[in-house]
Amino acid sequence: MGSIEKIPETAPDAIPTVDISAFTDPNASAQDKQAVVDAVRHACTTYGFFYLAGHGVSTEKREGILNCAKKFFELPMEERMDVWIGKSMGKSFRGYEPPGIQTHQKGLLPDIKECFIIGHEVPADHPDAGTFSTGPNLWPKALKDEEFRAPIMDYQATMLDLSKTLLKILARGLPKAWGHSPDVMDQFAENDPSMPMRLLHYAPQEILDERQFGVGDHTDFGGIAVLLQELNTKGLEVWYPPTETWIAVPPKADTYVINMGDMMQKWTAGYYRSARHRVITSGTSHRYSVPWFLNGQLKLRCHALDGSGVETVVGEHIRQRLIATMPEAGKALQ
Ligand SMILES: O=C(O)CCC(=O)C(=O)O
Ligand SMILES: [Fe+2]
Repeated sequence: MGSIEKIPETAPDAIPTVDISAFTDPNASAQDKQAVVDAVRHACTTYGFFYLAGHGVSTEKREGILNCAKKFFELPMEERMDVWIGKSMGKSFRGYEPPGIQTHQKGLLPDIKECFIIGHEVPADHPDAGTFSTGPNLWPKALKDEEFRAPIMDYQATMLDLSKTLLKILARGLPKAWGHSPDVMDQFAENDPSMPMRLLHYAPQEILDERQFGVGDHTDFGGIAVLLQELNTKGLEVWYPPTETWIAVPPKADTYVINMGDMMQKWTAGYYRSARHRVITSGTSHRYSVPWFLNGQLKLRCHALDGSGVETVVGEHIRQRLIATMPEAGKALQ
C-alpha cells in the first residue's frame, strides 16, 4: 500500500451558514435538532465563526438597531462627548469611545472605529455599581427615549435570549467523553451577565495606510459575539489557520455572524475556537455594525470543561484583555 498523500488545503470561499430554527421548534424531530448541534459544533471547532440563520429576530428589530447607530454617530461631536466613556461611573465602561483608542497588535495604528457602548443596566445605588463593566448606561440628551434607549434595551433583551439558546446548542456539542449535562453552559448567562453591545461606525479613510484598520487583527474577549453588519458594506475578515489566509465575511441577508471569544475557548479547553478577525477600512464608504457580546457572569469561576482544572474568573479575564488593548483608556480600569 502506498502512503496517502496529503491534499493541499485551500481556504473555503466562505464560512458556513447554520439555520438553528429546528432547535427551537417544538415540532422538529430529535434528528433535526441534533443536526443543528452538529453543524454548530463543526463551525465552532473548525472556524470559530458562522453565519446564523433561523434566529427568529425580526427585520424591524435589526434595521432599528442599525438606525440607532446612525442616529448616534450623526450627533455633533460635542453631544457624543457629553456621554464620553470617561464620564461613566467608576470602571463601568459605558458610553462613547472616540476613534483611535484601541490598538490590538504592535506595529498597527489604533483602530479607526468609534463606538457607543451599552451594557446591562445597573442602577447607581447598586452595591456593585462602578465595579468593572457594571453600572448605569449613559444616554445622549439629544435622542428621545423611544427612538434610542427603548429600542436598544429591547434589542439587548432579545440578544440575551438568543445567546441562551446558543449556549444550549454549544453545550450539547461538547465531547461526550467530558460527561456534562446539556445545560452545563446556562450559568454563563444567568444572574445579570456582562453583555456589552457596541454601536460601531467606521468613517471612510482618505489616506489609506497598511497599518490602519477599522478594527485590527484581534480575538474577542468573552463567550459569544452576535454581530449584525449593515448590508452592502464590506470589510470583515476571519483568519483561517490551515491555509494561513484571511476569509471575507461579507454581510448576508437575514443572518448574524456568530463567533466564539477567548473566554469560550478557555472554558472549553480550546475545543471551540476564538478566531482572529479584523475589519479593513474603506477609502470611500461608511460602515455601521452592531456587535453584542455575551461576556458572561463576571463573578463566575469557569472551570475548564475538559476537567484539566484550569480556572478562570470571567470578569478578571475580560478586564485584563481590555486593559491590554487600551494603553491610555485602560488605565481607568486598573
Ligand atoms: O464591525 C464588525 O464587523 C466587527 C467588529 C469587531 O470585530 C469587534 O467589535 O470586536
Ligand atoms: Fe471582534
